[in-house]
Amino acid sequence: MSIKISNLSKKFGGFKALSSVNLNIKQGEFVAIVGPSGCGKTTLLRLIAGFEQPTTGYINMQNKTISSKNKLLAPEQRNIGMVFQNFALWPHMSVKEHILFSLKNHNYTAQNLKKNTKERVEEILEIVGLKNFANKMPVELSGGQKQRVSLARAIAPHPALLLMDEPLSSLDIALKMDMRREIQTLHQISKATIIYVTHDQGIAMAMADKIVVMNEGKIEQIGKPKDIYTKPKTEFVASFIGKANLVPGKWEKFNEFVPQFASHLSWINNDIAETFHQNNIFPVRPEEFHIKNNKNGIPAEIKNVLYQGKEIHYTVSVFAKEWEIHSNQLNKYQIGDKVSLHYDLEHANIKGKRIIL
Ligand SMILES: Nc1ncnc2c1ncn2[C@@H]1O[C@H](COP(=O)(O)OP(=O)(O)OP(=O)(O)O)[C@@H](O)[C@H]1O
Repeated sequence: MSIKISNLSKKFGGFKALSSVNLNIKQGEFVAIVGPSGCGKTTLLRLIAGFEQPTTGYINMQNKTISSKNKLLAPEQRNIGMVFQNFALWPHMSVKEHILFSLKNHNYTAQNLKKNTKERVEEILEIVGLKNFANKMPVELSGGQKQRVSLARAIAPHPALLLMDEPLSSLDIALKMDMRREIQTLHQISKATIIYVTHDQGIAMAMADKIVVMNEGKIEQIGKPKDIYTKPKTEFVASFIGKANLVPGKWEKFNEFVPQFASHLSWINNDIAETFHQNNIFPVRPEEFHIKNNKNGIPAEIKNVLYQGKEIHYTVSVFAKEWEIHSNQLNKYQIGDKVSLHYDLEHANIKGKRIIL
């Protein structure tokens, strides 16, 4: 299913939860919507589902307007499946009955699935790993199992659009990885369009064709995961996705940046968005900084050390600001160590000579 969202806004009383959202989603695309709590992700999803009506703008599905100020097609009239954060299971139905109910009552279930409900229920139970729980009631299930029932119910009728709101949030890490693979496989097999709301940027990066980054009811950036990560367009996107450190300084000619705390250095990067040039900021990813014992880089002090197995995460303070650095260097620094920070693509001018560090 293809979707076009145009100039969409939503007000709750005097509060504007969404402002002028524009988004095009192609048939079969996997789109992740990420952003901090309260930025409007769920509101956008509820508008797409048909639970809320827009204040301005419209939503088209397959080139037909299904939501606007004057029109609202009911959720059951849209060919969608939904997985909610809070599962929304029916307490009086077993696992199997949830799947069956959805197969029988979804307006768009294909005839071949309706005719063979028994096989379809078995198939879905297998996919979500609940074969041994078919006759259990919701009260007898763990949070993760309930979430899988919610997923099973949504995918059983094979909807053209799957809306998922934090569908993996209550699973443990191993199950999360399993279900992540299942959803990816499901996406490949079903060719359904998926809109997936999450706080978890790791999941968004790994699964989505396209990421939509939201902040305060607006879209900050839309792009492929790699582009969002390597070419953030705003300071918000740089800090939210991949926790970039926003280094102040001065952009000189030829895309050279001189950091404020080490004016003998210059960093060259042709791929930094215009906003950063205008604001004289250079975003440096935690893994792009290297900590050294010399005095040639940006002076810093180690404030915190977190061992993460093959990486060490340092918090360092630089002239009262705190930055994050991820290092796989073997030499470990201790809290209180005075160190020097270097960026990947760095040159230094020492006594008029330009050297590469
Ligand atoms: N029915 C409502 N009435 C009034 N305000 C609402 C309503 N629904 C949402 N809001 C407000 O709109 C804003 C966006 O909420 P929304 O649930 O879309 O955020 P979110 O990005 O999904 O957050 P989270 O990640 O915490 O679930 C919030 O400030 C919320 O309080």
